[in-house]
Amino acid sequence: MTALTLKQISKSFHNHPVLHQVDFSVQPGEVHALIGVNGAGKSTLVKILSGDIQKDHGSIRLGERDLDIRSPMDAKREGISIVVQEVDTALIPTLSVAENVTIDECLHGPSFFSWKKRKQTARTLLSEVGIHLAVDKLVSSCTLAEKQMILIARAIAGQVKFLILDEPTAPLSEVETATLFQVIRRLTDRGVGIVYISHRLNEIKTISDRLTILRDGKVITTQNTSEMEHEEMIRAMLGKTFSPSSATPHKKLGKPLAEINQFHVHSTGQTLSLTVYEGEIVGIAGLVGAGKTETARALFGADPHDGTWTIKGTSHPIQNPQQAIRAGICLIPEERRKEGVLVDFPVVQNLTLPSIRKLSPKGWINRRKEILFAEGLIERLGIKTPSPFHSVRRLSGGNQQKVSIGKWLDTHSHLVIFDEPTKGIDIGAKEDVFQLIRELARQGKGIIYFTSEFSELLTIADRILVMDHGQFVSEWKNEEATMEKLMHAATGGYYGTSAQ
Ligand SMILES: Nc1ncnc2c1ncn2[C@@H]1O[C@H](COP(=O)(O)OP(=O)(O)OP(=O)(O)O)[C@@H](O)[C@H]1O
Repeated sequence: MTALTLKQISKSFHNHPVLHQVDFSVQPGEVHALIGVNGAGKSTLVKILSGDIQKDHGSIRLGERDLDIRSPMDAKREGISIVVQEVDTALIPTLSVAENVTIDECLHGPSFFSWKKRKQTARTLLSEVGIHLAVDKLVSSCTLAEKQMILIARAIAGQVKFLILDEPTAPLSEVETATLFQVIRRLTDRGVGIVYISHRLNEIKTISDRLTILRDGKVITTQNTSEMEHEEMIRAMLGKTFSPSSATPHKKLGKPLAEINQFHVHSTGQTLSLTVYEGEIVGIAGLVGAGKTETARALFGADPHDGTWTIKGTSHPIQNPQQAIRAGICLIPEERRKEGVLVDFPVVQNLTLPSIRKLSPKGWINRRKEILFAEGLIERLGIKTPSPFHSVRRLSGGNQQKVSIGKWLDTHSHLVIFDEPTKGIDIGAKEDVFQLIRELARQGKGIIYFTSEFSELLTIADRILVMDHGQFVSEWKNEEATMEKLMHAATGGYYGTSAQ
């Protein structure tokens, strides 16, 4: 069994260097974590390895043999598979789960294959990754977590020797993450080498044997994970010390701001009532599949529902997102790349779109004002972009996310709904997002914060509701809530029982 080694890899995009002489290697049977802040160059490095991007300089070797990887097929032939961050673009939504899982066999395998056998292969691969899905189901109707598992099942098909996982747990809950870790351990026992990218340092500590830290496209260090403490990792990633904010202190809330009463969400079949107060951050915790995204979309008028919002005492029937925005409600969606940004438009237009009326009161757009406005947001959010005119597609995943959040910050909204706002963003940016949410609350806006990252709610929310099967099953004030209580409620009591 031989190691996969990258030596002196350099890469520039449009004369903008993003990787500088990077050395990186992964041994068979090890989990090697690759960490760094948004835009550090992690995805670029692994995409070079998987043949999605061409390196400018350097070499890739398998043992003593030089590899010439010019396409994903070249990488596959060498047993290198990747599960990319952009889950949606990697799947074909109009095909079934079985077709997506076995797509490589379909495209590159024998011209005749049995449909029955293909479905069986898909079932076996899916059960290997710990998920039981109807294989005839269309991928378009799968949740983000299911799509992630489909991609992992596809990646482990065939003779995989090295598997690259680029933020695999971003759409997964704690429970699903634990299942994924079991899969990873089974693979490493078989001798598969794993390159693991994540912003969640707890995961890195749990699952990886070694880690490499990238900063501004350069390797800062490669070490055994057990020899590095969290604080040291963060310092190396950021290049400075970092002090996380403590839990939200108890604060006095304003008047009732936004209210739903007997609001029926068609997709979950549940009926909800909720009042959000001025300046309040209401956290809604739920595992993947608990109905959070479906509820968030219905509350924003994007999905069918019966019921109205009462905002500042006025009733608003909201049949579509446009009416929601007019009523002062905005949603920062979970699937940001698909729904939250216009990827082929520049950063400036993405950031100014919701504020366009404010920026063009006389009906024509003042470009100077527009750019200044965008530059202000770029600075406040620390968006890493060479210029405001750079297209969003060319930003790193985390920076795309910041654009999707940033565009709502200076709008005249009353209620801001966040669906998994910190997914895929680094620890420094997460802190920036918390500060921005607190700033919105200080301005008197109401916040609804849906997440499967329960610990975040203990830091940011004033009140925490737990959602299961689309229903609110428990509610606590921040100071009464604990991780155990939240997990117990979210798993229908399972977590507490199994933990005993
Ligand atoms: N196709 C592209 N064209 C131009 N620039 C790009 C392209 N892809 C990536 N970049 C730039 O390369 C840099 C590194 O991006 P990369 O996606 O590798 O970072 P990352 O460490 O994976 O970040 P994240 O944690 O946000 O996913 C970023 O500044 C990004 O804007």
